[in-house]
Amino acid sequence: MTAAPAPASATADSLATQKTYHLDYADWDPADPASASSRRFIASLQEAMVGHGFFYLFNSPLSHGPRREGMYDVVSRFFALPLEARQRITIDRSPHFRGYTAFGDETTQNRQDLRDQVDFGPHAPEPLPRTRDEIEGRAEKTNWKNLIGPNQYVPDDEVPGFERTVRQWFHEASRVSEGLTEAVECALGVERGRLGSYIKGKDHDEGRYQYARMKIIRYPPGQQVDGVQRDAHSRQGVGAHKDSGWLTLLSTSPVDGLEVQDLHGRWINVPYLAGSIVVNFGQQFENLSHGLIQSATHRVISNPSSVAPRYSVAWFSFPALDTVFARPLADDEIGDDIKRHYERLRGGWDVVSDVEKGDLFAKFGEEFGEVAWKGLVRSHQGVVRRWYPHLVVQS
Ligand SMILES: O=C(O)CCC(=O)C(=O)O
Ligand SMILES: [Fe+2]
Repeated sequence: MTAAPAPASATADSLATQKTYHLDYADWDPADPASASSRRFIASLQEAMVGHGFFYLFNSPLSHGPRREGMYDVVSRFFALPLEARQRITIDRSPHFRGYTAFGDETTQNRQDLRDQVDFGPHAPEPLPRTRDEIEGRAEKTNWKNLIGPNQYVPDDEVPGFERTVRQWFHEASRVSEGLTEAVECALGVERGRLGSYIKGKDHDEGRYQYARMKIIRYPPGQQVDGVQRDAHSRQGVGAHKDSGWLTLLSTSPVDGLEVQDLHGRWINVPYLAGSIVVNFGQQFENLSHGLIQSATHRVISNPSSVAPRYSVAWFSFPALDTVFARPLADDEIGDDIKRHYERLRGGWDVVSDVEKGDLFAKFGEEFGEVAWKGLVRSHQGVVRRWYPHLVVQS
């Protein structure tokens, strides 16, 4: 592979002005993929898949209306709570990596992220029963079973509707992710259900290992946040990364900061557009499709002198934890249509990215839970020290 050719012109530096990346979810009808509007949706999706791998989705149930307003009401009330109340649901209390991470406690590419957030997973009232060897860390290959367990919520008298709003968002987002996965199957030209089976998992009747994560996030302005001095030389809200999973559905407040790397490695803005969410492909799509589908490198710039905090709600679907990718999609499983898009846009050269290729690819033949586990262990060393001291990395 050679390097990318020089861009034809200094194109717009914002995804908002690139209409190819504006998709209308109302166009997509999984029951009638051959209709004119479904075909229009699939054609745009194909462009986004082989292009930036990042697109605006209008008219999804998360894009606008009372659900979005209710969520941002909960988000702003939660982050307005005193630190002590937020800390009552600290992620360090949860062996399942669920809960609040304070400002500056998370890292990306070994650098502090200037944000605070709450992590959630699928609702599960109880942790999974595990064997003694699993609990004591001798059964290394099943560490990922620890990812299943209860969430932590603040009570309704502190933030009215906190748990209900998060659970409803989770439910709607799962449906959108399933609908989009069906659209990706059409866009790739693979058999219906071929990719959906990965998110259902082997144990699909019970759905015990189906998996997704959600975060409510704040990027606060100011030199001091919750008594923590901000690194004056850093603007890293979250550092350059590719999401590790399947599909990310990202809702943001109107404050700027999100950026995506285009195919030539230039950073472009992804401002909030009313009535939309942003969707991007996780690394497992890139993995399965041999790089045909682009998992976009993105980051958030945090501005210390911004007048308002930036909020976002990120929902990440994953293959089920017990999913095993036997092999990448074979060339003859993939349709000609998407290959033509690929040749035209990217044929013969490598995408430029600040993230190492294959950073969090699931290994073929291994359960997906292994990768999900690795990603969380890397970001949340506080949880590892408290619950899994035998895994602490000595530096
Ligand atoms: O907050 C955002 O807008 C993006 C967050 C993000 O990319 C992530 O947490 O993976
Ligand atoms: Fe991300």
